Amino acid sequence: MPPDEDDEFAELRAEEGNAILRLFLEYGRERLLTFVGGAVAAVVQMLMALVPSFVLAIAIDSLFFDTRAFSLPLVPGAWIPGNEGAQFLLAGGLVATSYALSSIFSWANNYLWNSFSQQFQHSVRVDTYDALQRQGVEFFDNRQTGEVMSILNNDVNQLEGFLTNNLNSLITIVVRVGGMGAVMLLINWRLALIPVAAIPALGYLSYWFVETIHPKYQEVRSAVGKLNSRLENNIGGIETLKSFTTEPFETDRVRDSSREYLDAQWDAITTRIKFFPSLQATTAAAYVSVFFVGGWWVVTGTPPHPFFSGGDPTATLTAGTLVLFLNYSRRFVYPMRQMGQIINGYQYAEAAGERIVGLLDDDTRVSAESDGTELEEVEGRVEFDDVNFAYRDEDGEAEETVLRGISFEADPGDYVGLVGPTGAGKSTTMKLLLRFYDPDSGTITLDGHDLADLDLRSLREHVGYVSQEPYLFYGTVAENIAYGVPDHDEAAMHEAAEKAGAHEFVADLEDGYDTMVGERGVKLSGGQRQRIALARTILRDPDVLVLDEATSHVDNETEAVIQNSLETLTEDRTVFAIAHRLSTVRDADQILVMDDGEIVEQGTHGELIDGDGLYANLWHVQVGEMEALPQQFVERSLGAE
Ligand SMILES: Nc1ncnc2c1ncn2[C@@H]1O[C@H](COP(=O)(O)OP(=O)(O)OP(=O)(O)O)[C@@H](O)[C@H]1O
Repeated sequence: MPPDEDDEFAELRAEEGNAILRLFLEYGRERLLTFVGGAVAAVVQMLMALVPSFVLAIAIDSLFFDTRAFSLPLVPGAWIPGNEGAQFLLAGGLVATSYALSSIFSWANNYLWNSFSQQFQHSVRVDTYDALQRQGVEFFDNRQTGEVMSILNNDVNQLEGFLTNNLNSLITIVVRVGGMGAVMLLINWRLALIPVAAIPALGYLSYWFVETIHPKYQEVRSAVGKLNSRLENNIGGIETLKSFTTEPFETDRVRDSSREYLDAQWDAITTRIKFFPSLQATTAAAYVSVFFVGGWWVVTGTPPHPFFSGGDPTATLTAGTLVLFLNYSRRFVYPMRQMGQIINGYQYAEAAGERIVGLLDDDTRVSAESDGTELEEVEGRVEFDDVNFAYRDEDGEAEETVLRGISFEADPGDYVGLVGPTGAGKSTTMKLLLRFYDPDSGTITLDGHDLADLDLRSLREHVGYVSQEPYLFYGTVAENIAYGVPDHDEAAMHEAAEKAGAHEFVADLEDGYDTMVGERGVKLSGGQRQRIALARTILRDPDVLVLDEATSHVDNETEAVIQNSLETLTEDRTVFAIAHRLSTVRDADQILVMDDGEIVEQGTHGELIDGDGLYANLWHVQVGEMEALPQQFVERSLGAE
């Protein structure tokens, strides 16, 4: 059964098979002793569990019915006491000891294996996370957060589950079922054929069950997923929902999703409740057959068919042996019903392991990160030369070209503005400068070094980026500003906050810099978040600073404060500012006007106004000089909406 036909991470799967074994060898080697200790404990525990029935059979025959002398396998005859009372106590003592040992070894097995698999899981998870975060930005562009999280959660847990539960069940089956089968075969192999024949039947039944229930469980999972995302969407959008008075509509949609879930669950339940009775019926059939054949034999002194005595008319069966056979055959059910789960668990764990190994082995990013030249002193000269770029879809195919023939130069210390209609490619151009993506053709250089030749970490240490929707981490304001600069001093942090126009409002917060910002900064306004993000980048003191509409949410007054500090900020670094509010870039040394993936105009504010092109028209819109706009521009703007 292919366990993951719709595997979103197909391309991550390892080339070679046996992923579990590889991970096991890589991460389990140093804890191999713990693992082997756990396995030995499991074997001893299972063997101990076989003893009571065995001793009971001997006690019945020799103490209760006197049909044979009291003897124990592996115990020298000289050690066996002579009188029945002492023999009875010895038998009872053996049963008690085997139960006690079984409990102790069961504890040891659980302790050792859980400790092994938890440590294993921990190391695999941390390494997988590390490999995951080194993936390129496009990896995350094409996947939902939930999908990515599923590697770290489900896949890693799947492996752990397999190691702790399935492998344990496998040992149980092999030792317990194998042990019981072997004991019975040794005592009376002909009679043993009846219960032993039930083993493959039970195994097959169990496998059939897992095969049948698996797709049904997948449907349940998908129905749960849909129901959850419906609920999540509705609760998240509760204000929109209420303002549109769509409550009845949404209740209907939730009802439909919930009904789908109910149907899927019911389908799985009806299959499940058929399984256990059929398993029990198979075991019961073996049990009843042994009872009839063995019982007949014990009661009448001859078997119901000469086959069971091997044609020997004097062959007898003792009551104790019959009890042992009955006891053992009843106990096949429990371990055997896990057979299917083990196979299923293995398939899942192998698929999960392949994804993890695929991710760990994907060294394309690693070489890109660590092979390049380290930057020392950066002046901040940036040059784009005929750069073309298209985003990739999830199959790695190029989508529509979004940047065409982008060429420009920025001198150290320049303040460069990027303006243009929405979707023109401004953010994309800057993301290439951070090497979130590589251009399809053309080159981008920093101080004359091709970005592709630079060490990625070193590049990003020198190029600061404040995005349109800055992300704040759960923590305090101070932690967020100092993010990535662990050895900052307090004064430097306050200074950065002041330059970003954040100091005043932070000081007014209840706990000042120690105020918690809430998850993703939800407890702050959009403008406040932007200012903290700006302060964070200023504190890093990068040589090249990219502001992607970094002040779009702040009020005019704060923007003036930021503009003021930008003047000092831009003195000794190259700054790129993407702006819709053109006043932000009015004083720029150079303004790049982008439209539909191309630079259509380039110059200072004055030059561009004189040029009377796109920039001049955008400017007229912003200062309210609508009458100055050419008809063509108005028609285009209307058409774009
Ligand atoms: N991750 C992505 N995957 C695919 N296409 C993208 C991605 N990001 C942006 N695009 C597309 O690339 C084009 C340029 O987008 P970009 O964000 O660079 O424009 P922009 O000029 O910064 O726009 P805005 O002013 O609205 O922020 C758009 O058509 C957009 O749909």
